[in-house]
Amino acid sequence: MGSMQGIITKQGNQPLFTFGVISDVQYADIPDGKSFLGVPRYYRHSFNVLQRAVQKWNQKRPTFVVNFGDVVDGYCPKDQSLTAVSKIVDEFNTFDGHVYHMIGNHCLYNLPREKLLPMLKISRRDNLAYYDFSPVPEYRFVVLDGYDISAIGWPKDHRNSLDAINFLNQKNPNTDKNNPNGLMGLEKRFLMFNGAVGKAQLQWLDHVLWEATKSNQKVVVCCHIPLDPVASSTTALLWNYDEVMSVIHRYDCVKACIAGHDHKGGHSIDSHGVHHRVLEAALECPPGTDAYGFVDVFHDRLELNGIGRMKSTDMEFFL
Ligand SMILES: Nc1ccn([C@@H]2O[C@H](COP(=O)(O)O)[C@@H](O)[C@H]2O)c(=O)n1
Ligand SMILES: O=P(O)(O)OC[C@H](O)CO
Repeated sequence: MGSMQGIITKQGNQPLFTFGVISDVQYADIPDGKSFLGVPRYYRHSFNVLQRAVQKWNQKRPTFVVNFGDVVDGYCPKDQSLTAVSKIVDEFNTFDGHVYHMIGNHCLYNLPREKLLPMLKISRRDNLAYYDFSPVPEYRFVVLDGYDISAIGWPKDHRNSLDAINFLNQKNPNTDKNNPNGLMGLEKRFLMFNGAVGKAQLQWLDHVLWEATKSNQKVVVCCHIPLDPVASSTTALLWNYDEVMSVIHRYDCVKACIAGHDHKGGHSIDSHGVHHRVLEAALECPPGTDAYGFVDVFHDRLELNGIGRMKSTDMEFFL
């Protein structure tokens, strides 16, 4: 009986599916360096982290992988951008399954959208980079484009670029628009390395969540830029995280929002019971260490099994 119970419990603990995660590889063929605030960055070693991640994913065979953006670093010499992005994408392609990519600021420092998106197999009209997919009927994944309204990645005369520059000029008085000096509290997010989800994307999100609710689906929202001030440094937040969250909070279907960008990582549960998990960066792994993971998906929770510097997190659903 004891062993019967054991078997029953174990079967009940089988995930519906598992997906792999990694963020901020920020590869470049340049010597180790530091962030502006002095945190070490290992630009070449991050490729080894990705290699080990793919190796483990191929052993354990998650259903798919999500890459949370910033595949190459802004310091990558620009005549090497294409080679560096190709090298990373080729490595992801050795995973024996589908890899869902999203764009980050560092990707856009290297290549314009029209070059980058086909390489990342993000194919939408007008170089837009948001999409959704449903790996099983019970779940839907939404991938947001946090650099929809952005001063990076669009041609200089593009409406979204002009709107972003105008917005930054209003919100950030510093000459270096990445400098948060003088900004107070949540205003510190108004930096050029962040961006916003535009109006059309917000309407699309609302529609996807309405459909998911109608179909009784649970939703996981993925975005390079974090959406919750408790899970993330203020300087790394999406400009209009509040607008995005108010769309998300209209419905009960979103169970977790997962992001990258704020390299130290974080976790919070917001006022509506939505989990926010910011993933630790591959770039900041000292040689020989790792940061990637496997997320087991159940009816009532997500379990992130982190490898190395990526912390494990149980995300139980409230509703
Ligand atoms: N406190 C800060 C942080 C950053 N900056 C500016 O942002 C650029 C990128 O920062 P990283 O953390 O990615 O190195 C940096 O070069 C600075 O221009 C800042 O001014 N103050
Ligand atoms: O995208 P990065 O590497 O410039 O870093 C962004 C910071 O993590 C925001 O705090």
